Amino acid sequence: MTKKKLVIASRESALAMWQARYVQQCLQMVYPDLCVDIRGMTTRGDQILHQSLSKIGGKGLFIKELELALQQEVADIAVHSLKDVPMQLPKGFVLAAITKRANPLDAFVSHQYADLADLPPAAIVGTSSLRREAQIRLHYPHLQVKPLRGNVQTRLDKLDRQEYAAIILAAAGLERLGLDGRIRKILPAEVLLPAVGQGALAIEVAAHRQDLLKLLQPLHHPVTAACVTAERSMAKVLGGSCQVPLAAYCVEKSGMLELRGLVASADGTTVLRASAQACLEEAEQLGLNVAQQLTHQGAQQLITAVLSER
Ligand SMILES: NCc1[nH]cc(CCC(=O)O)c1CC(=O)O
Repeated sequence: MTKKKLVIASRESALAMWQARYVQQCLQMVYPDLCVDIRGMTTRGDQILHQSLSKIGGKGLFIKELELALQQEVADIAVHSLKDVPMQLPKGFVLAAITKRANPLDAFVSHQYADLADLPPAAIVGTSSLRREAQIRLHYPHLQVKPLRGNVQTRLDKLDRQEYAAIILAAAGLERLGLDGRIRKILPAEVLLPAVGQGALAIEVAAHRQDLLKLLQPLHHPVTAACVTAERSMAKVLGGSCQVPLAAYCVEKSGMLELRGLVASADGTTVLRASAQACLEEAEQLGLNVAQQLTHQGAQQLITAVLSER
């Protein structure tokens, strides 16, 4: 009898490959007889590095090629950073499993300085995320924010070439790549509310592959799934994408979910915040609730204004 085989589609960046290997190892732990291969592929998002992501069309760019591989059955599953997965998946695809969340927070990385608060006036902070930019400008209006794109190592190289006094990266990405030694400070959610889904991995399959849902079940982490469901349902209502400064962070505490949401203007002068609690079973509703509060504060107008400026 031939061994059963499963193919993982992954982007080729070091972080994506680490994540694919992580899922490969988890699967092999649960199914020692399963043969799991990784198929690396380049996406349009990886190729276009000179323009800001929010201008070239956002998140979908990083996952389209992988979805094509699933559709053509060149691969069985695709592993993504959940943060890079659009709120609305294209028809015919589902997220079959969400893995246990790693560090969801952002990290401050700098040679000279230990914290955002230590940066002198006009110091240059690198990030291309509107969410990070707006919150930095809110708390530290004396700093300059300059675009910074590329994979994690490229961004660190640019910091090392002294193009920036500091940069902000997701803690999870640095930790996965063994680069946590570069973290000077984990930025608390009060200063920098993280991105929807940050720190969690999503395993995507073609919707007709029902067989895979059961296979992937052991990798699914229900508490993480409830948290990110709340975050994603909030973002979906608000039309969230990386084109608008939007943040959402949900934690579970003694069986209850607590969701905090934020929508801002790019310059950080207007920041709307809302929060609510619900039980795990009502994650979706919790997201709607927080989205509704933000809408009442004028989130839609803010988002429309941000989008029309671009
Ligand atoms: N935008 C790219 C991206 N997508 C996921 C991560 C980090 C890992 C994660 O959030 O799970 C990163 C790098 C970063 O933002 O620093």
